[in-house]
Amino acid sequence: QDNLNAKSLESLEDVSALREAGKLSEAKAGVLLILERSRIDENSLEMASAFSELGYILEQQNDYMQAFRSYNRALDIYTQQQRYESIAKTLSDIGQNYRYRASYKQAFDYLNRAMELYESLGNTLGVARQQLNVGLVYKSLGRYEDALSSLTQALRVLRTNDDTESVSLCLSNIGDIYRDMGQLKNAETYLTDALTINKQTGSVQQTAKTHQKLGDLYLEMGRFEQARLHLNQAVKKFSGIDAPLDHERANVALAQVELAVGQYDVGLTLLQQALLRATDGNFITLQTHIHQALANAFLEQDDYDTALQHAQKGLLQAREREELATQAQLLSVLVDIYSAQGNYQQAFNSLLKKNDVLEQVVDRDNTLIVRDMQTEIELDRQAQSIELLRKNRAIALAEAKQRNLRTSMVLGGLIALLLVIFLLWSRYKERQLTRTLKREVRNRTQELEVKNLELENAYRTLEQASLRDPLTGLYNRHHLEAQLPGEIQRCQHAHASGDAKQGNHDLLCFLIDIDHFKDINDVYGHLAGDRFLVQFAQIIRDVFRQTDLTIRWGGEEFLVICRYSSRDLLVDLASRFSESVRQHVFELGGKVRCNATCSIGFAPIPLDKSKPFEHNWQTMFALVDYCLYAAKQSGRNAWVGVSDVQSTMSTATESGPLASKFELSGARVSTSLNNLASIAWPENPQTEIPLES
Ligand SMILES: Nc1nc2c(ncn2[C@@H]2O[C@H](COP(=O)(O)OP(=O)(O)OP(=O)(O)O)[C@@H](O)[C@H]2O)c(=O)[nH]1
Repeated sequence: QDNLNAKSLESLEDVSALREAGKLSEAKAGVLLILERSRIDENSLEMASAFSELGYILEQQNDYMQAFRSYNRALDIYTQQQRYESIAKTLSDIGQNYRYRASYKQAFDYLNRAMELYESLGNTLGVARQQLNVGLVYKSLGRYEDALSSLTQALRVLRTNDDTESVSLCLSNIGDIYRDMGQLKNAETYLTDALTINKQTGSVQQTAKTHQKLGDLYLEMGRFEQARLHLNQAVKKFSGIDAPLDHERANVALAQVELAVGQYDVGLTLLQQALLRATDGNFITLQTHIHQALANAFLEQDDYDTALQHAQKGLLQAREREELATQAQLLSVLVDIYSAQGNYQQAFNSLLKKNDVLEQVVDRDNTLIVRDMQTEIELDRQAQSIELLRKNRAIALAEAKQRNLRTSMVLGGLIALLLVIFLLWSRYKERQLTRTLKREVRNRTQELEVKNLELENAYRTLEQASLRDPLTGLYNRHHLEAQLPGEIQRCQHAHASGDAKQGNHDLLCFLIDIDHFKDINDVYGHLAGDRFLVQFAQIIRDVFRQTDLTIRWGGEEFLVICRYSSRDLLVDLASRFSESVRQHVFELGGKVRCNATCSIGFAPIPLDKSKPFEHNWQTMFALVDYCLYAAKQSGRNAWVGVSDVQSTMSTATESGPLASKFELSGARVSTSLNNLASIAWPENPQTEIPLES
């Protein structure tokens, strides 16, 4: 018999699967076939199970009376067969059926009987499910504290037994209660949780119901777009499973959304059509609900009489079913209508009645209890959410691990490839860089060589320019400064070492000054003076050797240092030069010509061959300058000089002023003047010291 039952249940399971999927007509056809077969087979247990299943299907189609009959048939069979588990289950089914039909007293009776039976059988899950059902009845009656108490107890057991479907039912009803209590945010959380579980279990009816509840909630929260979204889902799902009452409920809620967004005509029409269908289908609770909605809508439209009719009808129905919460809501509507009409006495009466009802719903102590319970429920809800999250996370982790492994392998390969490419690329770049660098270095070297050459040339030009007098082309004082110290040292050492005895180791120093040059400038102009100077310089070049240092010392003053010479030539050179100047006809331009003379002072270096280091350059130059000064003072066109100094010998040619002014003893003075006495020695020597030496 067990085998037979298992076999027949298998096919009944197919039927419940169809029902779960919302295919109610197919399920109904299937169950009727099974009923027929079990009747023929006289398989009463299968028949009882089939009656139960038929009850569920009919209920989902909102045909509660037929469902009620079907459950009772099943109950009869189970009682005969003494199948206690099944009896308890069927008592529970009938209890719920009464609840759907708003017969709450009977509902309590049956549910309590079911609970007692489950308790005696030790079936805790069965007990918990009855607590859930009892909670739902309390909720319908507006006894929220009792409802929450039952639902909390149920939720705990259902959760430990993994009865997800009942858990979601619990959560969504707790959500409902919060909504009725005005805690809309809490309600949203519970209903959203319930919807998540519904979607996991795949129950079309439960999913549709939760969508409906969320739609109602969002409507109340004023979030009309979300409300419309959920309600449309609910309508779609309910129409799919052929559940006219639920379908109608969703339609009513959608109509309320239209009203809320100001589409009164559409909303009112939808509500009135729904009221007709609810009356036809004898859906009493829905009728009350629609009356309430219509009363509110007409009140909005200022059609107070019609609003009043609907509110009163609704209130009557709610009173018949002893639905306190609905009564309170309808009394509220009545207060609003009477107030709008100006019928304040009636409004006040309605308000008193409403307060009466509310007092029955919740008293102060109960509020405290409710608050405690809220905390407990919150804990349960969170535990449930955490469990859900944990499961989801475990799945996500496993998937992520697999993904990571694949990604790591691909990444590893990619990195290796990139590394090789990078190595090759950097090698190529390095070579390219070396080549570029070499080329660059070569170019730079060439550039530098050219620059060096240019610099060298520029330097040479500059050197020439800085060492030469631009007008006459003779050297200037800078050249003398560079050359003279070396020359003096060389000849001093030559004399000191005795090399000079072989001859030509003297330096001959001539300081030459043009006589009355100023007059030429004054008479013929400065340009003519320049031409004169150029020609005078040429005479210097002609008379002296190329290797001699020929310096333009000042404006019309010239210094000549003859190197590798002998002092014996001093007089000869001085007179030769004076003569050359005298002989020269100077061309001053524009056929202007003139003759000129010059004055010369001279001396040898060193002055005294036996004491070559005795006199420094400053002394020697001062001496030459003094001689030139003397020549000038003696009437110009003359030369005066010291041709030798022999301090060891006293000589007749020694001149007095030189001995005293320059502390020279044994100086031999020469002059172009008639005799030494003709020399007009200046009082004081000029003080110009030309060089540090
Ligand atoms: N044309 C020209 N004149 C120059 C240049 N350098 C100096 N002088 C002039 O040379 C003249 C030198 O005059 P002074 O120092 O009085 O000498 P001096 O006229 O020769 O008279 P004594 O030397 O006393 O015979 C000045 O008039 C200068 O302006 C030059 O480069 N070109």
